[in-house]
Amino acid sequence: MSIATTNPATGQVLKSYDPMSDAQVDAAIAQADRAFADLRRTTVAQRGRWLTAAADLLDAERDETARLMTTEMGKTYAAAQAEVTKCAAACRFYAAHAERMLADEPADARAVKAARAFVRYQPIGPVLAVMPWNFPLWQVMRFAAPALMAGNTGLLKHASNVPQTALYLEDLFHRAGFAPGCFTTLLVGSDAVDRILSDPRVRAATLTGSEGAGRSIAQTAGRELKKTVLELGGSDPFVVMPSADLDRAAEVATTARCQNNGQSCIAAKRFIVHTEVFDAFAQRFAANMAALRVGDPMDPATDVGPLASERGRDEIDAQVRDAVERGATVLCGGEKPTGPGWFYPPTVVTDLRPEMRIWSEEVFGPVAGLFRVSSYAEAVEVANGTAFGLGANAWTTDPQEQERFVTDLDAGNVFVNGMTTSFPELPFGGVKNSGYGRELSALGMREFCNTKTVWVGRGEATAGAGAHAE
Ligand SMILES: O=CCCC(=O)O
Repeated sequence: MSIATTNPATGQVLKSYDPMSDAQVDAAIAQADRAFADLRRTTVAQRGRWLTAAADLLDAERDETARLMTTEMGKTYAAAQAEVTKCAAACRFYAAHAERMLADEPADARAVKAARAFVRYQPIGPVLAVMPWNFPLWQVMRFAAPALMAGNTGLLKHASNVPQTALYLEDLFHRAGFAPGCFTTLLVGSDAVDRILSDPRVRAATLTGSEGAGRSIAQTAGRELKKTVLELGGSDPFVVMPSADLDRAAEVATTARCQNNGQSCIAAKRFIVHTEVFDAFAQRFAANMAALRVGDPMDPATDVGPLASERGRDEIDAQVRDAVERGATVLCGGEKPTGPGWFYPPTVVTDLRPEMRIWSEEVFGPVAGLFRVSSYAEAVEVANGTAFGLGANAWTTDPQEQERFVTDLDAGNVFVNGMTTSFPELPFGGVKNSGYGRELSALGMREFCNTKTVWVGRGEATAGAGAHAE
């Protein structure tokens, strides 16, 4: 795939870039390594001031940055503005809390026969971030903000269709005060990733992307013995039980499926509804989906913009056609429009069977699969009957049932009476083929830290676990 900005609303190529040469990449890695040696010696407070400056820039530049993202990948302008604001909030969150997250953690010295014992969190070096186009700013920021606060440097290999957003990010951190090399965008194709991750100066990698990309990174990282955090696909269930508030569930289901034009790893994709309320929910949900306005993502009246690529649209069209050919019923949508741009209407399909692709594959567009179940046990079985385990939603007002769903749903994130969302305050990540490791919160920051055990014997005069430069 060439490195280019192509407007998904028109199909027009607006700007393209030559990939960086191996020599340019090597120079960037060397600079990231040198910058790490300096950054780790700065104080958390200093890094917090730079990250706060990045947040201020994001707020000040919200509208132009949002326009850039909409032009590169088609999300609605309103959604893009919200994404910029969320990134600024994440920067402020880590600027405010990193000191506490990175503070030495005292342990029971007496139990380990020490004068002093504690855990110290220290940065590990340049980290490679391989990031997707669907939240072009946020996916990067949720890695970059904690990584930079911890004293690591970042090397970004962004998706090839969002090069201008990728370059904006490098420029943003630089203008905020981080020295050159602290955060670098590498304009390269995915064929360069193996070589970059094999470089001994690159200490770890984080990837948000497809299962295939995750396996490939994990293979290289395994060979090189490097830490990885992987956030891969999802086929999130959205279970509706008889006690649920159906109007609210149908409203949130519509947002959960069509947010970001249906292209979110944590979008609800499989709607698993108890037979007692199936017809009532299906009618409300299909009506809401059909009422969404599809069109120009810059138009404030638009709910759903184009898909990011022609290939992506062809894929969901093929998944829907496969289901229909095998007997599925379309409640709304289901027809690929003609005309310029990669639009696809919000679609609901039901009467699904295991042999249909939609049953087991991730559907990365505004297409909802509706499943009928007749008991709690069957709901959980269908919800967990996927290779993925990123998010899961359960709608019920019965407190005991809520508790059972929390325990039984096999996912990294369970949301009861709400849709899966990421917050800087909460860990985010998956189980099964959705990946491993956690982003966000203190856990996300510590994924790329050396969790150093410190044991100090009685042979010397010692101070308690205390402040340190990193
Ligand atoms: O695509 C997955 C990430 C979505 C989010 O963090 O809100």
